[in-house]
Amino acid sequence: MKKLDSGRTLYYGKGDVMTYRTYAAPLSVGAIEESPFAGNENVIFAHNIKFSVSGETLLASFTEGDNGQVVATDSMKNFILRQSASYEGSTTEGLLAYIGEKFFEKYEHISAIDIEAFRIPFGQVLVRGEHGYENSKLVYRPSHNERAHAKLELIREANGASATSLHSGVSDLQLIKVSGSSFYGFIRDEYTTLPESYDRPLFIFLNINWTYIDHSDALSGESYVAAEQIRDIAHHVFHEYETPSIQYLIYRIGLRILTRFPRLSEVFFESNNRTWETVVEPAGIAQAGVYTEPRPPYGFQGFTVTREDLEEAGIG
Ligand SMILES: O=c1[nH]c(=O)c2[nH]c(=O)[nH]c2[nH]1
Repeated sequence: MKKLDSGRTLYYGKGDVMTYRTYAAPLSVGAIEESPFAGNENVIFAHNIKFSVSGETLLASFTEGDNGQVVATDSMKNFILRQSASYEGSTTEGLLAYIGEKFFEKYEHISAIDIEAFRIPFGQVLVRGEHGYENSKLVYRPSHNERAHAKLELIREANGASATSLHSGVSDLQLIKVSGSSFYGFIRDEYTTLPESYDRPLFIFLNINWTYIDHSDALSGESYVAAEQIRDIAHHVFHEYETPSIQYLIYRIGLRILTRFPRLSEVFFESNNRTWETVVEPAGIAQAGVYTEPRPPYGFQGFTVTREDLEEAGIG
């Protein structure tokens, strides 16, 4: 959130700038044991971008209706789209940094920029080739599963743009584990109606955000942590652990992420509990049951896992 020297918040910008860039540079990442993901050909490198600016010189546009220093948000949209064509890198974070730096170069009275993007994922389709089924390099389909996210806050400094904050993430990861999760031992008092559960079908929605110790590691190359790898770690940890709660599950996912990626300083989770409501209780493990959508309201958790946690857990 951008503030002027006076402490006043001031910003304006454009949201939902849908940017479908084709044939960006391919991304290649170092392998980890929980993920087969090795990179992305980036044939479709598409993002929904939100961009806003701040600066002392913009104050008069609010207080006096003087548009003399206003870059129209329509022009911002055009700027983002045009600059996306000349970006030579392969990551969402790199694209955001590129657009932000170019904007500072062009408009010298702008002193701060917030820029964020959700990647719009497109998956490959299988077609029959000479050696059996293979990925088409021409036909893609949008995916409605989780998507990568990044947010960068830049300020102008004497020698150029400086990143005051950079967060990378994966949003809207939705996972259901049909057996191997429990929830019991919580406070039972006059307000408690929830029965203890020793095996529940645990459905979670997850947003996972991570920060790098050194921002430059997020921009490209072998040091990059891909959202697909974080997703695959979450899959593995959920699969491996008998979880007594979502709280404990996200802590364990966080420890695993920081173990795999020493370049990250911390991981932040937002989770939702979307556990199905039981209609027909199964007779035992791996037996038929019937469930329906949970009734509102829903539960949620927020938690940061740091490298200190890793040391305390004796892993770091
Ligand atoms: O994993 C859970 N954590 C909770 O804190 C909670 N509370 C609740 O009603 N169900 C659950 N599940």
